[in-house]
Amino acid sequence: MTELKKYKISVENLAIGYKSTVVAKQINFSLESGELCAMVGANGVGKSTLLRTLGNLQPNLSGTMTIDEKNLTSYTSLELAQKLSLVLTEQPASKNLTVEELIALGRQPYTNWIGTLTKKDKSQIEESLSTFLLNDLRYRKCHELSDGQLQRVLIARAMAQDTPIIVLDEPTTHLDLFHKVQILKLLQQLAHEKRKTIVFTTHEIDLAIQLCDKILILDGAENPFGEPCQLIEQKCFERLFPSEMVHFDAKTGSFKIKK
Ligand SMILES: Nc1ncnc2c1ncn2[C@@H]1O[C@H](COP(=O)(O)OP(=O)(O)OP(=O)(O)O)[C@@H](O)[C@H]1O
Repeated sequence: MTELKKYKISVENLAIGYKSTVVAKQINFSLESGELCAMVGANGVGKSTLLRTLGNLQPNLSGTMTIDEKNLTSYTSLELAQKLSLVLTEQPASKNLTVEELIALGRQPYTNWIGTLTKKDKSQIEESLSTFLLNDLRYRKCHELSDGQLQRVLIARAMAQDTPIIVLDEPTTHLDLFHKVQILKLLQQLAHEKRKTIVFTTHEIDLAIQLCDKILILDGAENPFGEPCQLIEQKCFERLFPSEMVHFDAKTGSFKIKK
């Protein structure tokens, strides 16, 4: 008898958008614990809208989304905050806090109403600081950090929140190649070593192909999902951009400019 796979998060026939405007439809994917997944696609195709829908910040138009086989919309806010953490690009309100204070905020779903930190909260904060190489920056104000350092702090806060699922909107924007790779490798480590399910949007398709276990391609039509090598074999990346400008080189797993 074959055992049914237990998916951490599963999305079936999902349509997303705003009121009467459908931004994307027929979105299907399922992820297990320990998987790192990128969502890629052209500007405006609906990546951020999908992340906001998964974070329950906006309603879906149709279809189902489940976490641990329970409908995502039937979780209370507190229950969802213990299942899924969301890392969005712009979070200026918290920039006056120190690195340590901002990471401590990740413990909010577990602390009492005055926010007293227990031994477990403190050890989770310490672990997040050291995993994301932030020990030397712990007393620095967040507005004094570089983009790459701030991005590490925001992900460390999600790690402190200690949810099985972490969802991030473009965690590598504004970063140089070294820091893009550093962030993605830290996410990969978090997924593989701590068995987190991590989903992020990105325009770095070549890096995602090298580092991710799964990729969802939002192409405005079939939205293929699978392992990077399967998607390359099925020529799914070729359809992503107009072919007169760029073409996908399956040998190197990257896009080349048409001369
Ligand atoms: N609040 C909103 N109300 C109505 N339409 C919106 C709203 N926010 C975004 N949109 C539209 O939804 C579509 C998808 O936008 P979204 O930001 O999800 O795309 P994206 O794939 O993340 O793009 P990018 O790669 O440029 O970040 C766009 O056409 C956008 O104009």
